[in-house]
Amino acid sequence: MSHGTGTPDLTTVADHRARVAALLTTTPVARLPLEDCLGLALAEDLTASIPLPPFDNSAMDGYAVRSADLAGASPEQPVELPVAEDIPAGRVDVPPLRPGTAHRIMTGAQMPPGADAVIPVERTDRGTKRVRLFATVQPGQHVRQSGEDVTAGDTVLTAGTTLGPAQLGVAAAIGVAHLRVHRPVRVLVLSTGSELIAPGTELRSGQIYESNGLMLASAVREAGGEATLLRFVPDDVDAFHAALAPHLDGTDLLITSGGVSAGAYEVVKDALTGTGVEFTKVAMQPGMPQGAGRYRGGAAVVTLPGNPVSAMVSFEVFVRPALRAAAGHRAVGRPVRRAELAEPLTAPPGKRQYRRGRFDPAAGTVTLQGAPGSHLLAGLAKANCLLEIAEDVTELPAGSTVDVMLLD
Ligand SMILES: Nc1nc2c(c(=O)[nH]1)N[C@H]1C(S)=C(S)[C@@H](COP(=O)(O)OP(=O)(O)OC[C@H]3O[C@@H](n4cnc5c(N)ncnc54)[C@H](O)[C@@H]3O)O[C@H]1N2
Ligand code: MOO
Repeated sequence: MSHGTGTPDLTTVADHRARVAALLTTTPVARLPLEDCLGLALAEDLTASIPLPPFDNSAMDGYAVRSADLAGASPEQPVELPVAEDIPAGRVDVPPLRPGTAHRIMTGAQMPPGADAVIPVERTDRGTKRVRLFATVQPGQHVRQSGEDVTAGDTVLTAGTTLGPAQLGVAAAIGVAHLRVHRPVRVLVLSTGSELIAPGTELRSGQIYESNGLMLASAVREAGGEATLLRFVPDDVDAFHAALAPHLDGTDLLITSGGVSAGAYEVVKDALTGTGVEFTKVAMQPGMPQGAGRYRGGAAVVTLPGNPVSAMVSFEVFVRPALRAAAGHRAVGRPVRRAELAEPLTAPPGKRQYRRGRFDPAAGTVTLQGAPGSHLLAGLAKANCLLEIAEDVTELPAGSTVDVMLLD
């Protein structure tokens, strides 16, 4: 397929992205306890059945008073009142305040009927039987009104919201213990390659440490998915299928890295060709060799190139948006900003290039991190954004405006 890339036989980034997105369907809705909902997407609007605050309460440790009783109070001419009651937070039988008296009250405690203000303890002599009050207060001062934050019936969160700490906090505050959420996409991350060994073991000549598996599984988890990692799958087609088989049940998406280019030993390509997975070259750098489909009519499959930067960039461009959409998130894509390029760059014709950069939000500038090579992982590790350079752009002078995808 070729649509406006200017390079024949290459699939466009947009076409491949759509192909990957179409493989995943929205995950089922589950009712989960709040503590299991972090990072998931809310499946339906959440409506409050109580107001927040639920009752008028004190904003300060001090004394609940009738503001009129403190008229003219000053350090020189304090008003002295008997302290009738003590109201710690959580007291449920709060007696009314009679005129000419004060109730000692703590932050968050329910206001007594009849009181209209709180005088902070710092403006008093802190008395417990009688209290001397050194200042006046306005009606309503230091009182938090019921319903000021949320009224009963308000929609506090809408469907599609990603549940972070504050969203879970407000759900708990309105008394909700369970939420209806989309369950996470279940992803199997698989890496192959005879040269790969486990970090923490001794490296022999010609070997490299396996890094894509952990990196991609972490990217899945960070995007709100569930990841199972299967590493060191042998470079043998039968062994590949045998390794996969026990894990397929319950897998929504299989992500592989490596073994898909033009070499003599491309186990992923060899094993998956004819199973429903199609391989293609995308007009993109890094990330040219790609594959996608459905393994034997079941799990969705995305095969990413093995070069570590290619694998991560392809994940960002193709997989992450599809994962987030399938898990019901409204926020699917990374935020994109316009930034001023701090240095010149060149880019290959006919391919969309993704360079790694550091975006400085204060200055609005972006600095390149490392050269374009797709094996240069340390540059990616220093980056906080990807520069997206259009297919028809081959050079950009310093000072040009570019789009950057923010990664964190
Ligand atoms: N003759 C051609 N050669 C290559 C082409 C091509 O079109 N014609 N494409 C190049 C491009 S672009 C890429 S990208 C790579 C993709 O190759 P594979 O996806 O088949 O990946 P491998 O060959 O298995 O590995 C590439 C590279 O990445 C390292 N690797 C692989 N897996 C891991 C892992 N899990 N952890 C760490 N590093 C990994 C591997 O050792 C290789 O160095 O092909 C080009 N070649
Ligand atoms: O297109 Mo490959 O993914 O750079 O090295």
